[in-house]
Amino acid sequence: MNLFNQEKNTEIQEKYKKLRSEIEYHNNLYYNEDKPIISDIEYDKLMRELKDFEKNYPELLEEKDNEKNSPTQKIGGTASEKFSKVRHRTPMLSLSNTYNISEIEDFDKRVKKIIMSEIDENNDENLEYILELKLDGLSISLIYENGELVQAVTRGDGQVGEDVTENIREISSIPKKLKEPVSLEVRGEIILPISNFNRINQEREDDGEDVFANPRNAASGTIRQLDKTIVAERGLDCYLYYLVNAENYGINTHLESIEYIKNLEFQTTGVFEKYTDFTELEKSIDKWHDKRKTLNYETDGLVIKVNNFSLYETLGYTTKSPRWAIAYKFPAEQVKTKLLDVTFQVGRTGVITPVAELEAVNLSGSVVKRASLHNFDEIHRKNIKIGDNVIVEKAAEIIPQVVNVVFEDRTGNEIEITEPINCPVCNSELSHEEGLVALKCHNPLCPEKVKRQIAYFVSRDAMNISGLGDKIVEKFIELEKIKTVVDIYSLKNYREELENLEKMGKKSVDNLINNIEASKTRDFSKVLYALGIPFVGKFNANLLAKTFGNIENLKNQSIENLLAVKGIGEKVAVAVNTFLNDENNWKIITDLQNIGLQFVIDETNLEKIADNPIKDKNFLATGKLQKYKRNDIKDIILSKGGNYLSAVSKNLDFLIAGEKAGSKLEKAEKLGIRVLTEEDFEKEFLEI
Ligand SMILES: NC(=O)c1ccc[n+]([C@@H]2O[C@H](COP(=O)([O-])OP(=O)(O)OC[C@H]3O[C@@H](n4cnc5c(N)ncnc54)[C@H](O)[C@@H]3O)[C@@H](O)[C@H]2O)c1
Ligand SMILES: [Zn+2]
Repeated sequence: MNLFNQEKNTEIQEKYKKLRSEIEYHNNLYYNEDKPIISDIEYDKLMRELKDFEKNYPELLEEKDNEKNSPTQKIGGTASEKFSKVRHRTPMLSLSNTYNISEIEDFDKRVKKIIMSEIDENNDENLEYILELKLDGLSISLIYENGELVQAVTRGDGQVGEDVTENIREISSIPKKLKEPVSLEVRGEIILPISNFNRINQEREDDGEDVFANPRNAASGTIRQLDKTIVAERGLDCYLYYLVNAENYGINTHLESIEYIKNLEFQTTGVFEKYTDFTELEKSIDKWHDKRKTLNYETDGLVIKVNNFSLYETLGYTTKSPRWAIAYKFPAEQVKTKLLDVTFQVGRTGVITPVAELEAVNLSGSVVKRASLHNFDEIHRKNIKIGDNVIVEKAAEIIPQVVNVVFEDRTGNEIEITEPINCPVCNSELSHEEGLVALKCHNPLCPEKVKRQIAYFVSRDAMNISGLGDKIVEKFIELEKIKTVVDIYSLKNYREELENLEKMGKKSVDNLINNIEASKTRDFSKVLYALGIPFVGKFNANLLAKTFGNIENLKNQSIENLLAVKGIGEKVAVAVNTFLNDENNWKIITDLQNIGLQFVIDETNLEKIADNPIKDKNFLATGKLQKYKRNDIKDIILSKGGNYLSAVSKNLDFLIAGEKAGSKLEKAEKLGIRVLTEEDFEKEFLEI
């Protein structure tokens, strides 16, 4: 081999390695961390490049190690250590996919060619395709024994997945017991409905937490975490589309297998269209480009499956996917437009978010003029400059994103985006909080912060003051009658100004003032939440209020003490400590205290915590409860200083068992743990 070839060889090797590690990096972010940073389309492009590479230089794949480990040969992520691992009895495969209709036609041709021997040459009537929705969630396998749900396992790497049974039980549409005592394995997709996704992201934004990139990552992140009450709270759902070894139930086609699982009351999308004519099938693909936008769940494409099981064996499998199916992925709707400017938005906690101001453009049926750029890291990573032509993408309900810059269009006149020095609203100097990437406005009187804080303060889960909309707040900030959240309690002195506001009659002014007064009786935990301490959502506010009893006590806790509270992590502990020890915040708190808001937990409640038999005991509820929702019972126990465990172990003191309690009850009995009915629990622990 001459020198030139050798050099070229190493160059190819290097390129190949680099591409592989880039894909592996994104795989980890996507599958294991549920936090992708590139779009699926960008990812699929990289994957396509790697496949081409391996096709053009097959010697790259010949090395034994490469063959096994290349991302082109592997499925999904790795099963997390957090859950017990389960080996799938039948591997959970992926699907080969394409964005290209002509490759869908190639699939049809290939199928026909392979099965030619099976069916009469001039008569492919036997060949039926089923077109169905490709749900964008995470795949799950549900195992039933004698009609009882016994195990739910994620796909993992296709061979070994994670046991997430306990979390799955919180999804109400998944039957826990079938109407017939059959044993079967059925597969489908866990999804987060779009409406819930929007609600959760709004809440996360309000709480200063990172928002989920899309419903798939939110669903996957939710199932793969340990607190199952969160699963119930977020409202995950599940649609099934595959019965494993359906032939064993005397079923001959995919469509019949769907009918069979539907009859067992499994939820399906209901979209399983049968075609013998491929042109008709393509027409339907066209139709679904738009029709999918009416669904309350994300679909990232359509799946085309051969209907007749008798052909599956002949068609066979690759290491990653069956040859009897293919996924057609919807192209994300993208357009090119110009980045006119970057403005800066001030959030409730003062965080500055750069926003792309775009030349107005039509995208997925709506006019897009702005897109979030998230933060400066993102701007630098994508190398975005003002004046650039950029590609903007919008997937279903998701907020428009700047995908990338069209570098070929650069003229050299583009302008670097620099971090602002002053707050765009109040002009005070901005700075980075220690250890955080976010740039912040620290002025407690910044009108934009105050406006957002008030919106949060009055929201339903906080002080629940209805009638105080943004318009009124803005107006009063402008009149300098509102400077901080405290001033809303003086609005009663400005009846005339209020009545003069657009659409505000005497009656609505009365209502508003009554609502404001009524908020003075809201619980300490609600007040604590309403203060808007970063990372302190409803749950943490409740926990902190119950644990520390009053605001002074909470303020005086060291970070270590806060961390000692089960459920409070580092980020929260630091935020609470910093927030309460800030002079300006503390002034607002004392003012609110003087006005009469509740900064002490209800005394009668506190006494109960001090000497009630629940305190420090470990509980768990299982089975179908009659009087309480699972979450309510958990709340009662936590509010009385007890602990709520997630599984039966010898640490458990009491298991509250409802109807049809299954394996947990068995285990508890084996371990000699006391089992209570709901009534026992009430008598022994509540009626004292
Ligand atoms: N953005 C990123 O960084 C990143 C990283 C890794 C993967 N990804 C995305 O994930 C894809 C690869 O993931 P994958 O291997 O899970 O493949 P996939 O999600 O493209 O397709 C296979 C999966 O589709 C699901 N599915 C949904 N509806 C179905 C139906 N009706 N019938 C059968 N299956 C159905 C199943 O869960 C199956 O496992 C990539 O193409 C890319 O889009 C993105
Ligand atoms: Zn400001």
